Amino acid sequence: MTENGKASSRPTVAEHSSPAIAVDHLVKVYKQTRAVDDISFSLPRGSITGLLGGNGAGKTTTIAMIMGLVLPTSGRVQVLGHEMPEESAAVLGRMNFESPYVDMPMRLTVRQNLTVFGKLYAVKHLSDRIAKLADDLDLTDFIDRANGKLSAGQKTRVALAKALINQPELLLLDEPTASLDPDTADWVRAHLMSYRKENNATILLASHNMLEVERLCDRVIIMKRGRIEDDDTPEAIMARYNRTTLEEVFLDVARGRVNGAKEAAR
Ligand SMILES: Nc1ncnc2c1ncn2[C@@H]1O[C@H](COP(=O)(O)OP(=O)(O)OP(=O)(O)O)[C@@H](O)[C@H]1O
Repeated sequence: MTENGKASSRPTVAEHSSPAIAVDHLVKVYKQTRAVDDISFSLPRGSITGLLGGNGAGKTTTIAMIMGLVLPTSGRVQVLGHEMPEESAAVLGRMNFESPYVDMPMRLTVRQNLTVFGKLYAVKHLSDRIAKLADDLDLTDFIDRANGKLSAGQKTRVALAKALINQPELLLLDEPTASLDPDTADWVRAHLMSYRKENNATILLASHNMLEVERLCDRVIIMKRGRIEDDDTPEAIMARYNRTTLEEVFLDVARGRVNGAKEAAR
């Protein structure tokens, strides 16, 4: 347990110098579907990476394997220097996940939900941590309301508070600003950026919001049919496709215009 309330043991020196995530020739096959088809990447500590791709590209399966929830068919995943899923006990307390598509218990209030998750992570000074998150994420007005009685946007903010409860070193986000109005979405992005800066946290986010990825991420991995189509900074990718927005690049990739766009750029 660390002094700042993190539910984790102190990382060793070797572990600390390893990437936050290292994925090596990762494959996941479901009966006839190659959901993830031989992907490799390595994310340095403190980076924010966007995982892009159309429906069914393999983003969620990749994230689930990084969390140790889905077993790879072959290949390796290392998180914070530990093999997943074999050494997951060493890292699960130091990472967290948020998806607006995974509901928290509806009858519990926001405070009760955050208390349950905080206890699961053995967070020290839990009521202070919840008060800070409520303040940071503007939950105070509805902290004692049942989760099932919140708007979609309020639920998304609660889900983010749950994801930050253990002050994770690694944050995996699936559509972190889904259902938020543009003003609140912008505010959540600013919060994520300052969280990353203050904690040197690593963030991997799957998103369909290209503007969000352009604004937040220093690196973008584009997936299509389980494979990595491109992996670079947003600026380099846009330049390579001769496009001024990631949205246009996304459409090129989705519609198979990759070569055309690249050739047009020559
Ligand atoms: N449990 C499962 N059993 C069988 N097939 C699965 C399972 N989970 C995912 N798939 C298939 O694997 C492929 C990748 O799915 P995945 O959910 O990883 O995509 P995604 O990029 O997250 O898509 P979306 O943007 O729609 O959430 C899809 O063809 C999907 O149908």
